[in-house]
Amino acid sequence: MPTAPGFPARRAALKSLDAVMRRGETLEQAEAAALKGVDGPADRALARAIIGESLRWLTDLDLLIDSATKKRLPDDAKPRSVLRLMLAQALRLGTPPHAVIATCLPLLTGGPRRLAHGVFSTLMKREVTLPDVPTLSDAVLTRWGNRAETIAPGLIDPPEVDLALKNAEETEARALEMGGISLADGHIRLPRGTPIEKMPGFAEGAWWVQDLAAQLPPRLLGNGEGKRALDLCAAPGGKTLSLAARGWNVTALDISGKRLEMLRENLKRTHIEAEVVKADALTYHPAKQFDAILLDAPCTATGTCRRHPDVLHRIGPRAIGEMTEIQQSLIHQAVSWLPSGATFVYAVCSLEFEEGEDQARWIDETFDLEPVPITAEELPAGLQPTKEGWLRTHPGMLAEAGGLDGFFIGRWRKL
Ligand SMILES: C[S@@+](CC[C@H](N)C(=O)[O-])C[C@H]1O[C@@H](n2cnc3c(N)ncnc32)[C@H](O)[C@@H]1O
Repeated sequence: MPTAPGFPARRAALKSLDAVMRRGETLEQAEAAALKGVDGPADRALARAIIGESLRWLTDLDLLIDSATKKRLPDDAKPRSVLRLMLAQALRLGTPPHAVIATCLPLLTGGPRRLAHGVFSTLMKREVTLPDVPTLSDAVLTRWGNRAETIAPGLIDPPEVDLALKNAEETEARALEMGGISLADGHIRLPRGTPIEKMPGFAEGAWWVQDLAAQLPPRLLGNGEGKRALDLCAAPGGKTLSLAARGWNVTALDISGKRLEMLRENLKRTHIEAEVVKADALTYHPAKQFDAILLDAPCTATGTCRRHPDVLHRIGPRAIGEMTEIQQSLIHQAVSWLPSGATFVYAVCSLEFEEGEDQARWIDETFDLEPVPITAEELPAGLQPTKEGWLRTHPGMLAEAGGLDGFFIGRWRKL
């Protein structure tokens, strides 16, 4: 077994890429398993960077590989996977070609090793480069339509780090203290790679990490003033924290014990209180009535493609179809629990029309709910609601400030 420094990081990157591309695992699951054999934070960060860049630029890396092979390598061929990792390092991470060869070719043996060596050397001699913006796969281009062209530049690099403040009045002072920028009250953006746990306010629980887009659904319920909100599908709890910090008396419900553990830890660190319920929303019967229900529904999460570029390759019509069915069952439940006059917010971190706009139209047609249009005044500067009064965000928006995740949000009131 090769022991060259840096080899374990490459082996872990290959394992992760395989788990995502061949077994359809999420990047999170794949990395958790693959990184077990990698010691030290620097090597783990390197493995993550290699896999992230490979997935973000996969279509372009494959085009380069295909331009240098006589017979097209099958999508799941090991030499293709290794070449993707090699090119991502040389063309995105600035790793010198000799270091790439020394650490990656040992991932292969025999003929495949010679083949990968030949293809990589040919491409390096040609001094190939990547385009300015990652090319999206045909499947994604078809699904995202007109949006794709503006989303793609948002995928060039991983995103910066967004914080949500417990006390919005501290925004200016904390942004100054941490050297960040603020795009909304209670929001701070820090450069990528900031050592979060060392930032002032972390230990005392003055803020939590949450993308700007994910901060918006709870904001659209306004201030709670002690009223009751059900955060349906709540874990790991970013929106529970936001709601409670805005004065809502929150019940946070989720089916996943493991994710609820994270929610409990988040409540503890931030000294925020909420009732925590572990239950399947599809069979749950609430014992009390709520003034508002926020359904941050399970979804394909394609809106998080900057952080989780695996979704660009893993998600297809089947996953989207399965999710839309689950979302409709959850919406049915949530709406059945709403008393007259209560507010309902439906949110998904998905860029798919089926999980967002189409679901909102279905809600309009199916339930005794009146739309409560989202207004520009409620949103961070630079964001606009759609003509229907929904909010659609994607990574190409607020581009000069570093973009934001893709979310769809709609709001209604029970008649
Ligand atoms: C998009 S995530 C929620 C993120 C969370 N709102 C936050 O801001 O941190 C969707 C959640 O739905 C939960 N979930 C999926 N099916 C569920 C069900 N039938 N009942 C309750 N929770 C469910 C998952 O465990 C997952 O935590």
